[in-house]
Amino acid sequence: MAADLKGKVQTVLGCIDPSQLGRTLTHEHLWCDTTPLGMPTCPSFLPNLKSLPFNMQNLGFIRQFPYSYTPNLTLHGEEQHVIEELKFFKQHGGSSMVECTTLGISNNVGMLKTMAEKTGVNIIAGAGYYVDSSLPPEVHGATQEQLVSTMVQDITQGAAGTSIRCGVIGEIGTSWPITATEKKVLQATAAAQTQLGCPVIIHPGRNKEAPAEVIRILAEAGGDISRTVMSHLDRTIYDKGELSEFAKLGSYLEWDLFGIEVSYYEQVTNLDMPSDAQRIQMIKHVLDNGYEDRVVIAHDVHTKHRLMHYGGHGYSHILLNVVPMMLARGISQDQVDKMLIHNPRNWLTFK
Ligand SMILES: CCC(=O)NCCS(=O)(=O)O
Repeated sequence: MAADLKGKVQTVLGCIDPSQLGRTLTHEHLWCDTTPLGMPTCPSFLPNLKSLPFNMQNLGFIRQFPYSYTPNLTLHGEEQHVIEELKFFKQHGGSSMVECTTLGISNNVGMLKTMAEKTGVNIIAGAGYYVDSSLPPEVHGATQEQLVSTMVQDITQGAAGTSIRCGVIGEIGTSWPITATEKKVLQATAAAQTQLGCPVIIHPGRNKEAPAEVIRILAEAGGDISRTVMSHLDRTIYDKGELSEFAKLGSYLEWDLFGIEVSYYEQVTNLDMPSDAQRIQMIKHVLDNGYEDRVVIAHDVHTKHRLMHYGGHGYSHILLNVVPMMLARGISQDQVDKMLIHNPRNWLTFK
């Protein structure tokens, strides 16, 4: 355990008392590039999206096929717009964000520090590794001990040769089936978490068995499941019974694709992406079953078209639009505060 971190939350500007966090989105990206992941095969009727400008005329195509439009896949160069949106988030009662960009999709702690300084939003940066297909050869070739050492250094000394420290491990990327490199990274994550008492966040593969399999690997390697967030449950577990079974494993449960209101899911075309209303129904189900201390929420903004500048919902959609929907559907203010304030605070505090 890192003595100086115990009882604190570590932001890119240094440690803060957990009570300073306020309303916290637990899974966002402010600076990332998912181009290395490749693109899905898009329908033949589409115009050549690569050559189209990002304008109103093409916004319908881009919203329906966001991953087929290369310029949409990067937030690089958008820092001024992101900074404006962070200020807007703060004006509307937001306070903190976990920035989950890890190695493989262009993490940049220096940029996060600048954004935090210019906006006053607490930004907690993620250490670690994204999915196998995004990773450079040296990660595939590294030993588990080397990966542990790098993640521990990112949290205790500073990331990428800077003195800017990460405050969480993840999002740790996994595919389905989980690859050998991803299993090694998960085992290293559990070992680093044991040393540091730090929070962990996981990106599961797109299969309903994936979250439980990740938890099994982490638990076997000594990880603290009660301090681990399982992301993207929106597009991973669709059945309430299966969700109840997964909740019993003890991780935080995260719905983090709020704002995506297109049911066609380009990444897995035989799965329907739920609407915000359906996300709220699933959350209400777990709240009604006693898991109100386990739910966290976010938007996972990672493409241009979801920024307000490009006609998207932005980082304030949950505060402005989703919370009123939740309250109108029988979720209490106390439960909303748990999802946005108390649960993120408990998760992010080093033990
Ligand atoms: C880098 C952000 C990301 O990949 N988010 C997950 C999207 S999805 O797998 O839920 O479609």
